[in-house]
Amino acid sequence: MNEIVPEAPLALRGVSRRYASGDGTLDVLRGADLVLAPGEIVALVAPSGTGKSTLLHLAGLLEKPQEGAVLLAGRDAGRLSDAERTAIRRDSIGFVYQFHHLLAEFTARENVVLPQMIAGRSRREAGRRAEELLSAFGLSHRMAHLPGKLSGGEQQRVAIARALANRPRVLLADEPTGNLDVATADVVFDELLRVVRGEGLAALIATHNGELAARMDRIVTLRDGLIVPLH
Ligand SMILES: Nc1ncnc2c1ncn2[C@@H]1O[C@H](COP(=O)(O)OP(=O)(O)OP(=O)(O)O)[C@@H](O)[C@H]1O
Repeated sequence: MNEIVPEAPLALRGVSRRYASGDGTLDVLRGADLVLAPGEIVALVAPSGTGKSTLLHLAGLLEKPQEGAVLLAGRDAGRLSDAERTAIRRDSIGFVYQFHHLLAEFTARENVVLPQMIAGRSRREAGRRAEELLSAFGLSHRMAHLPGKLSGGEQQRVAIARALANRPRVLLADEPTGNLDVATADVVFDELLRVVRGEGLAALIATHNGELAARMDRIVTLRDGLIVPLH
């Protein structure tokens, strides 16, 4: 009997990305490969300037590779129309950045509700999901607060809840706790891992923090434009 192999939530196949630099080119990625298994949480730890953000932008369909393919749940993003790419970005990928980018004039709950309504969910369903997620991050008592009235750790928890709101297949995070003090980063990161594992999501998380990386399932780095295991 054939074993049923679940589709990888995210696969990068031989992706290259280069930028014009002065009168030459800078080869940031040179045929990088990475496959995330369902539910797998992978840390990306690499020195500054080696291409972590570039890699996350390609994985998140914010940029296109010059060579190679980005596959989300087996679908080759390079073969999609712009509208399909936008829909996948909205529905299948969650993004968390170092800075929260919450909408200042909306409450914590509204910040988590809005992306769901944009994706076509009813206000009621979106509200239920927002409350579920904000509660999972210990923010039941902060739902009606504006971001400016929340602590840095609380703001980042809301941003993570927002990224998970549409039940993406993959979470991409670029230094998600990089803007927090060490103790808060530690707690928020544990919560992020707990919720991501609870939802069975795959995640690719760039961090400079080796201790946080060690809590993930696997650690990779970038060397000469390739993704390799970190030893
Ligand atoms: N749009 C662009 N045009 C030209 N060069 C770029 C562009 N984006 C990135 N680069 C260059 O590509 C290299 C990799 O950048 P990238 O931001 O991916 O690195 P990083 O590993 O995320 O760094 P950091 O940890 O400092 O954020 C850098 O040398 C950067 O200057």
